[in-house]
Amino acid sequence: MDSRISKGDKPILSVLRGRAPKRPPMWFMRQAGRYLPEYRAVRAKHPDFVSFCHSPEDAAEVTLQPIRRYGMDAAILFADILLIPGAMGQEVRFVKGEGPRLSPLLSGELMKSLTAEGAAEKLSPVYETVRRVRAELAGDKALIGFAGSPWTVATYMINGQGTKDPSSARQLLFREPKLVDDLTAMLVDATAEYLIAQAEAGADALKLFDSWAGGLSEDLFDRLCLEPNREIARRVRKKVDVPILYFPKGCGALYEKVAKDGGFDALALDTQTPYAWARERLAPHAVLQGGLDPLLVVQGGRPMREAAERIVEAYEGTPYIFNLGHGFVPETPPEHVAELVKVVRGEV
Ligand SMILES: Cc1c2[nH]c(c1CCC(=O)O)Cc1[nH]c(c(CCC(=O)O)c1C)Cc1[nH]c(c(CCC(=O)O)c1C)Cc1[nH]c(c(C)c1CCC(=O)O)C2
Repeated sequence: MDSRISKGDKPILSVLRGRAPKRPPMWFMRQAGRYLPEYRAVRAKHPDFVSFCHSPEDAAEVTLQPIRRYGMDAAILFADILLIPGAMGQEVRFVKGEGPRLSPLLSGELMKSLTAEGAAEKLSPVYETVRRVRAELAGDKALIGFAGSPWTVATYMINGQGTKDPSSARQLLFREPKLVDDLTAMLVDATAEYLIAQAEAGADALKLFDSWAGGLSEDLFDRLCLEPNREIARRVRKKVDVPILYFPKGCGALYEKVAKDGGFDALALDTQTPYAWARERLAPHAVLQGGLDPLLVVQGGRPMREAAERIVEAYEGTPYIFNLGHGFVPETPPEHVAELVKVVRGEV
């Protein structure tokens, strides 16, 4: 069955197939999250963030909340990139106000306790969330499934928590390259299966988040980011017909190589990527998405409106999906999001 025929009337899917409407369709990274009071109310029922992600009823509810409030063109599945290490056998916790904590993976010994086999099956509650969201979502809205990219997930697995600079993962890579390559291979296996299962449950598009793709030399970027993600995309495409977006945040000039590689249907852009450069060098090769500084939405008002309008104008006539350069932060006033949606639609 060609799912692209039955799902043909979703504006985001039509852009992902290469059409350029007059105003871009939109969704936002972290559109389901702490800036919304209705999210915080559901979140309060779950002392543990991981079990929240494994609760289909509540996860589906928070996935749908931003669509009900603002009517953007896509929902993003409520889950987390760190569910995969948990399913592979690593302990993952989220500490309130601090973020994720994992038992750091600093030796081959610890690697032995991990396995990709059966990891995707352990995440069956996530597929149930996808089914529930798809059943409730209007026919013109897309549901975006996602996973973390192997290198980004590996940085958390190795370091045991988030950092401003994932240097411990790079150090481990130089000290024990085989260990990092083996971990990457394991993550490719688990992630490809996980994304296939999301698509089979009803996700219309899939996104790979590579939040730590920046700061790598070109050869390391190829080995840790481009190759493994391309391999995931290849495996997914063999099984399901859904567009795949890749977000190699902070990769600078290497965006051009990723776009020309052709392994992905769309590329998500960070805040620093120049619009004119992206339009000239990337748009001929891939559909583009993103770019607005999420902190401008904290500010709101004229600076936000002008920046959003500039982006819409910059990509006019090319297949482009409006989004941020990174996710909404918890301080974002919900009414600024409402105004941003109107600006992108050309209503203010
Ligand atoms: C690196 C990363 C993670 N998770 C994710 C990334 C890649 C994108 C990025 O760079 O932000 C991706 C992610 N995390 C979440 C989603 C789904 C919902 C959405 O985007 O709207 C998605 C797509 C929910 C979440 N994931 C998390 C929250 C907040 C947790 C809470 O409600 O207490 C949400 C809504 C927690 C999380 N999850 C992660 C961290 C570092 C943290 C703590 C920092 C923080 O709290 O923002 C790992």
